[in-house]
Amino acid sequence: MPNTVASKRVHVAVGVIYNPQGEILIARRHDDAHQGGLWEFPGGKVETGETVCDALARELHEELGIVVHTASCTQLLEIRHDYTDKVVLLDVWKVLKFDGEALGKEGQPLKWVQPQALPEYDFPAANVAIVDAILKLAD
Ligand SMILES: Nc1nc2c([nH]c(=O)n2[C@H]2C[C@H](O)[C@@H](COP(=O)(O)OP(=O)(O)OP(=O)(O)O)O2)c(=O)[nH]1
Ligand SMILES: [Mg+2]
Repeated sequence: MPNTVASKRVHVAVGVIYNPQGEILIARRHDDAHQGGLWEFPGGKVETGETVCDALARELHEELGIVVHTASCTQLLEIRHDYTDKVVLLDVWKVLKFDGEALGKEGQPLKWVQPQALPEYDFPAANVAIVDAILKLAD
């Protein structure tokens, strides 16, 4: 397959997970990952044949050990971003209900933060729009 931009485009299910206190979960990406060392909203690549919602539930179970109530998930926004080495389509969903306690199953540091504190953390460039959307919801 030619090494085209299209061949490198990845569809990513991203969760903005709220706890009952209204805080949002962020995780620090491993240093050796794409956009490593930066904070992210947990999630991962949508696999062939999966809905975005299924992918989100699978990734959040793998990465955090939680069981998402998919009926509580609503789409927040979609962002297409070109990182030059990779083009991503971030499909961002709000997660309001889940079972279990979120743990960094892959050794990643986690933090629950107030929406207003999100601008204090370093995120990948594509996430600026996500943080803006969250802050609008918090207004
Ligand atoms: N999960 C997540 N990915 C993000 C965010 N912002 C952002 O630019 N990305 C990019 C980084 C990666 O190129 C891609 C997501 O890939 P990922 O590393 O989470 O995928 P994955 O969990 O399936 O990981 P892997 O199996 O490939 O290791 O999207 C974000 O807030 N959350
Ligand atoms: Mg991931």
